Amino acid sequence: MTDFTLGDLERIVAERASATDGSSYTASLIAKGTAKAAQKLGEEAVETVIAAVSGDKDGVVAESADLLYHLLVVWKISGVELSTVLAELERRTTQSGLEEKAGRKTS
Ligand SMILES: N=c1c2ncn([C@@H]3O[C@H](COP(=O)(O)OP(=O)(O)OP(=O)(O)O)[C@@H](O)[C@H]3O)c2ncn1[C@@H]1O[C@H](COP(=O)(O)O)[C@@H](O)[C@H]1O
Repeated sequence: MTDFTLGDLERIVAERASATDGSSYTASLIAKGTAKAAQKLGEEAVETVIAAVSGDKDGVVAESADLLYHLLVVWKISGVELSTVLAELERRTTQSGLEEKAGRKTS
């Protein structure tokens, strides 16, 4: 169990994005531009899929960590915040709840 959250990682990515001393992978990836960061995100997604299909549970954990990190880098480049994505997920939960109730009423 850990207290570490995606919000913590979002803050770290934001801090490291502005590093200029060459010490940050995050800063160097962002400097390469949106297409490179998005390509990395796609690669990590595929590697997660391969690990899952292979039944490699440890691989799914490792590749998922890479996937989430690269997703947060793409969000940073795109100006998207975790809170906005969570709000969209919450909206869908509420929406599906309403649709479910509407479905019950008509049946
Ligand atoms: N979670 C991660 C994380 N996951 C993966 N990676 C890096 O992602 C890179 C992926 O390696 P690859 O061989 O797939 O790709 P590559 O070396 O970029 O080669 P190319 O594909 O570009 O040719 C590795 O260098 C990993 O270190 C990460 N780098 C950073 N973080 C987090 O970001 C924080 C800040 O890191 P820095 O920006 O380096 O200070 C760290 O403390 C971590 O919390």
